Amino acid sequence: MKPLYSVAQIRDIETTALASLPPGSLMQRAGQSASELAVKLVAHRQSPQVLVLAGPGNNGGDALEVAANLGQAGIAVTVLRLAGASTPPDSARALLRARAGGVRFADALPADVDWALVVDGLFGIGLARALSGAARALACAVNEHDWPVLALDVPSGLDADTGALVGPDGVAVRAGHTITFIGDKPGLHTGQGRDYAGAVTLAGLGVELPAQAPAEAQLNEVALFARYLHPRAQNSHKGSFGNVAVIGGARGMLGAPVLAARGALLAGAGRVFVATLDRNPGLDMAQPELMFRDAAGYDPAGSTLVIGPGMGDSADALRLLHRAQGGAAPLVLDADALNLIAANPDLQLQLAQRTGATALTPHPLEAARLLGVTIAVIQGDRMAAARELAARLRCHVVLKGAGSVLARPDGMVVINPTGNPGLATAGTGDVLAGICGALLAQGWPGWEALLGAVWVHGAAADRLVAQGVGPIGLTAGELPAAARAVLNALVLEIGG
Ligand SMILES: NC(=O)C1=CN([C@@H]2O[C@H](COP(=O)(O)OP(=O)(O)OC[C@H]3O[C@@H](n4cnc5c(N)ncnc54)[C@H](OP(=O)(O)O)[C@@H]3O)[C@@H](O)[C@H]2O)[C@@H](O)CC1
Ligand SMILES: [K+]
Repeated sequence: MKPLYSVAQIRDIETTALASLPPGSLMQRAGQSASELAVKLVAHRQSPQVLVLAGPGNNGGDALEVAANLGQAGIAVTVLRLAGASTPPDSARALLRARAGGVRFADALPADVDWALVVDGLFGIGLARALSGAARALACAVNEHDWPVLALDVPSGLDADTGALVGPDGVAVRAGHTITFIGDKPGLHTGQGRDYAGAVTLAGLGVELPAQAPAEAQLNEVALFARYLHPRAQNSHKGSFGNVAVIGGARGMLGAPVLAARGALLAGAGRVFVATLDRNPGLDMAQPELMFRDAAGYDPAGSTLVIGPGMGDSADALRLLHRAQGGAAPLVLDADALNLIAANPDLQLQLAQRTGATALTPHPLEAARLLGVTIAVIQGDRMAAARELAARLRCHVVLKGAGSVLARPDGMVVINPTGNPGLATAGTGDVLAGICGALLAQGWPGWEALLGAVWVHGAAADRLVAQGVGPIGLTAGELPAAARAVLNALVLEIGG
């Protein structure tokens, strides 16, 4: 398990640990781990010069420990310190250490130095408000250059709980690496967190994490759904892998259900139907295995349903959605289905009363409509939004976007680490809905199907980017084949 702890939880864990340790030892361990990483990050540079930004609190103390260690190692270090009204005792000790070593202190950002590394120790989990004044100016100056940045604990200015920048007009230090202490934090992995934290390294500092108390969230990983990745039995037939019916495709929107259907087919569904509201095209020449039907009068009995891609908001769409929700078949609700649900309290009530597996796959705008709030509110706390949706509608939810957030009605939250900006293009959400439908049709339980689909979908995009296909110009139509490759590789690795 890869647990993610809230700031409040980290504070509790820290308090317990500090009670049994000599003063300053956690900060020294943090400084030790961070300086080891810093040394690796500058190892390729001749005579590297390192800039250490040290804030007024204990995050600044960590930074001063790093400065002292690097100075002792013979690396040229300059410290720029933003002192506060008072300095906490551990940081005061670290300041003495840094002053005693070969570390230079500057009053302002030295001009014309090409820093091999900037260590950001302005603020960590004690950030209480938006960066302003000198801290804001420093963050902006660092972001304007392409110096490598190592953030200590959390990039300064980022909310470690939510992954949002603190303040309405927030600024944060943009790091390529973040070394985070004691436990990993959700805000480093979702929303703005992925861009600002970069690659995250966890330094546990030898602190024991609570075995019983649940973490705030966890990172998605193959282990969470590995037991459903089995090799196929020789004695199988197409009926062994279930049917998926994709319902959608109003006028001009036929591509959306076709993409979902291709996603479902290449993620292993035995048979895939596409029931369209507009003129039935009869055939997908590129994927002739798909079977087309007219949505009006189509009976999807025996199929897992994916409903919503390109479906529009007509009376027919509403009727089809009402019927789909009324059945017991596993259901993936996407796109226009979500907009219809947002506008119809009856559909919301019907959804909350369903017994079959139900997955909701909103992007932030759809989630905002469902909760009756703005996108800014959703993005301001993505975990809270996903949790609220799952609880209200009693379904499994994935709030899409950088660091997709999956939530269950019981409050469990998982953040997905796979995927990249190549997915920020039309139709990729349809493919995700199709993959999820395929896993449900193959008998995966609802929660694991959503975990698996989101992980595989992101990994498919990562695979394409590694091959030079994207992120620029990656298309949704390229994802199903990549998802197929990812799934088969996983089955070979785990289940084979
Ligand atoms: N305790 C331990 O043993 C360990 C702690 N560890 C490290 O400590 C970090 C937490 O330390 P922390 O609690 O001192 O908070 P920190 O992030 O330094 O900021 C607080 C200071 O900043 C100030 N301030 C806040 N916002 C501001 C703003 N916008 N603009 C200006 N000022 C602002 C605030 O002042 P105030 O709000 O009172 O004005 C206060 O002075 C944690 O992330 C980890 O790195 C590790 O070494 C492991 C062991
Ligand atoms: K920091």
